[in-house]
Amino acid sequence: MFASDRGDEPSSTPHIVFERLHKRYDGPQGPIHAVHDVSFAIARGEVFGIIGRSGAGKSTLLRTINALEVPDAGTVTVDDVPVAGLDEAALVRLRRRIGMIFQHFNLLSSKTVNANVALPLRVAGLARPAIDRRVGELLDLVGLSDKASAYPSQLSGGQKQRVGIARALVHQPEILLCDEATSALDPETTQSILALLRDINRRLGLTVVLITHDMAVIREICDRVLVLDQGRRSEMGEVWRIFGDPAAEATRALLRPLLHDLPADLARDLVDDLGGRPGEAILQLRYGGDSSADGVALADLAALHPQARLLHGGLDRIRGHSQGRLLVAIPASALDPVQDRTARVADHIEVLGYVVTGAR
Ligand SMILES: Nc1ncnc2c1ncn2[C@@H]1O[C@H](COP(=O)(O)OP(=O)(O)OP(=O)(O)O)[C@@H](O)[C@H]1O
Repeated sequence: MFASDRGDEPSSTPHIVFERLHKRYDGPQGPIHAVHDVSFAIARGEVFGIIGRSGAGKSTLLRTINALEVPDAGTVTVDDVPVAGLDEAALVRLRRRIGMIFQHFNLLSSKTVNANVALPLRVAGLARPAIDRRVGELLDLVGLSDKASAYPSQLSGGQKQRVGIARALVHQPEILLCDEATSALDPETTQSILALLRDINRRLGLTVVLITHDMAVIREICDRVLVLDQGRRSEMGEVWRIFGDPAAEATRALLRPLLHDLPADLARDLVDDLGGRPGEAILQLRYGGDSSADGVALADLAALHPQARLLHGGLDRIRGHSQGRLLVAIPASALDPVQDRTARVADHIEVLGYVVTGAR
């Protein structure tokens, strides 16, 4: 498979292009290469995720887009315009085209919702009626019209982030940067904020770039994802492909919570060889999303063996592709005749080991 088969080229016009980007900090123990020779492009209108372990360089990379960080080498271009070298006035114009939301919302506690959203418009010198109209539209968009006079302390986390989103959109930006925007929220509120971001992305055609530690957020909302490992580009592509078949160890480590690995009690009982005792073979069936777009036929699973038992696992559906893994037990004596039937059952099948009958 060629790298580009995994969707590492943007499918439409590039909006943001990083070329051989490098950012170094001077730490007490010497230089830290926070971003190391990273090149890629984000397409106009896509929702793009950046993931990596803590310290991998995600924030640094994200913040080069609006010049909150200045790279030491390489370039970032937005709409073919290099961000470096813009004069003060051009930088202000660029930043108005790029909204940003944060984990801790960054709202002014002494100002009402209305005033928080209005502030960037005031700074830009808009007249009062135009400000009122725009703030009204935005609070409507994020579903907070009834909270215009409330103060941040009177709002839930999800509502605060909605104010953050409204404020980020005041200048009708083309790009929205999300820095751990849902990390302080509970799962249900996270879902509602993600739905709002998706809605905004579709309705306004915004390019959304987000960094998060939460792989479920990437699975839920992103079209493509870049994996950073110690500042370097590790792998990149469409989310369903990368999540369905992670190639890099860094990606596998990040995805572990979603991977339905062997549960501890099963792992404890697993042996390499039954040594003539009766028992079961434990098969791992993996689905990468390519061949199982419509899910997994139960008849195919049953064809493995009439007594096949589904033990553990699950399938996710990402952008219309079913991917995941299932652990199945079949009588060990049936393993050989089964081998030639496995090809159509899963993209990849593996015998993890055996369990002696009565061991569990
Ligand atoms: N201003 C700074 N001065 C010195 N070192 C820095 C600075 N900012 C970041 N770093 C270092 O650069 C590396 C990348 O940091 P960055 O914040 O970009 O990573 P991250 O992937 O966003 O991490 P996290 O997920 O923990 O937020 C880290 O080793 C960090 O300690």
